[in-house]
Amino acid sequence: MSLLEFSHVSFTRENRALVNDLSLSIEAGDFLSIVGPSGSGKSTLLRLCCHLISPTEGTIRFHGQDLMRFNPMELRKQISYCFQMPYLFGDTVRNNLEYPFSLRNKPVDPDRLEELFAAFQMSTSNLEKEIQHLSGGEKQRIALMRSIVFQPEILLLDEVTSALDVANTQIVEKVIEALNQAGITILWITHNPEQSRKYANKILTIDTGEIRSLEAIR
Ligand SMILES: Nc1ncnc2c1ncn2[C@@H]1O[C@H](COP(=O)(O)OP(=O)(O)OP(=O)(O)O)[C@@H](O)[C@H]1O
Repeated sequence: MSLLEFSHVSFTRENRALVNDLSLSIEAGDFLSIVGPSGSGKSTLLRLCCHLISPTEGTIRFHGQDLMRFNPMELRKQISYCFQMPYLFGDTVRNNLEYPFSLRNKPVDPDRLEELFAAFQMSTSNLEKEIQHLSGGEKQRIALMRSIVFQPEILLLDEVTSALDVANTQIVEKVIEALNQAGITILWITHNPEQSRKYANKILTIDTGEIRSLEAIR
């Protein structure tokens, strides 16, 4: 059984199919790069994967069960989505990174937070920084940290290095590679051709909401 299975999935808005009759199997441990022109439906596909939106036709199965039947809050603990435009709330970085603990009724684990900052080669002094004072690149990394405080089964990444310099892009790529090596399934939208081939085992190319190719490269 595939981990995530799209079967003839369409998502239509205003008489336009943003995703059109898409069938795709994602296996546990896959690292799938998703590429395609702007507006081709890549983010729409990721939104469907974590039930931010529902298919207008077709079915999506997660562990063989209809994804639409999962409790959305529970689902998003297992399938974590890191947005293209990082959305941070509250006043500080700490508010954001402590949120996943409160969501699970767990005490904050300072060691886990330290581990995350170490992985991203950032100082823990950033915890007290106000959101409004963060750079675009800092926001991207904090949003990514928040989505992996507790490791999800599937991590959905939407151009998560677009605001980063070369050095920080490499750091983030290494973090993501390590997550995949630890067994997390990754779906990563990227516009960078080199990045799309570096770590992925499969490359999905979509255009006008349809699959153009699915290439196994490892
Ligand atoms: N809820 C919606 N209602 C109507 N149109 C939408 C909606 N969501 C997305 N679109 C449109 O659907 C198309 C696909 O959008 P999507 O964000 O999935 O593309 P993308 O491939 O991720 O693009 P980019 O690479 O520029 O981020 C775009 O033309 C977008 O304007």
